[in-house]
Amino acid sequence: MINIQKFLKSVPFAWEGIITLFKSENNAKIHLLAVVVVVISGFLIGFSEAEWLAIILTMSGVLALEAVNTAIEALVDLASPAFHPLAKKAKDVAAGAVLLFVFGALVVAGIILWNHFSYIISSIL
Ligand SMILES: Nc1ncnc2c1ncn2[C@@H]1O[C@H](COP(=O)(O)OP(=O)(O)OP(=O)(O)O)[C@@H](O)[C@H]1O
Repeated sequence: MINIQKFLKSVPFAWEGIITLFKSENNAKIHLLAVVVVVISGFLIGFSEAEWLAIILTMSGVLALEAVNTAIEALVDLASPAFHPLAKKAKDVAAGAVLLFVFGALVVAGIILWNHFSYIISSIL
């Protein structure tokens, strides 16, 4: 049986997690700034519907992975405050997951921006 009340009760906690992420994590602030810049560029350049879909999916993916990485960091710090090779592995691999997705997001944004700028340049020349 689906419990809607339980779901609705969990939403404020999830929102609290999002606020904590952007208040405490420097990388999350940088990613949020990048999202704001891309969204403003999108309105100025005039992204197509398909481009917005790709951008929204990749940007939300980066932010969501950053949130998972922050949660893993907190758990590792709780479980292993002292140095441990497995703690290092967990933190480094979680950070690597964010980096992998950021590379993908940069390629997506690069292709979209290149298409628009090459069109603008070719229409000027
Ligand atoms: N308990 C630990 N045991 C082993 N290595 C650790 C441990 N804590 C951190 N490290 C290593 O140091 C690196 C940096 O960790 P640190 O905690 O300073 O920053 P972070 O976890 O990346 O998070 P933050 O965003 O808060 O800076 C990790 O990626 C990992 O390689």
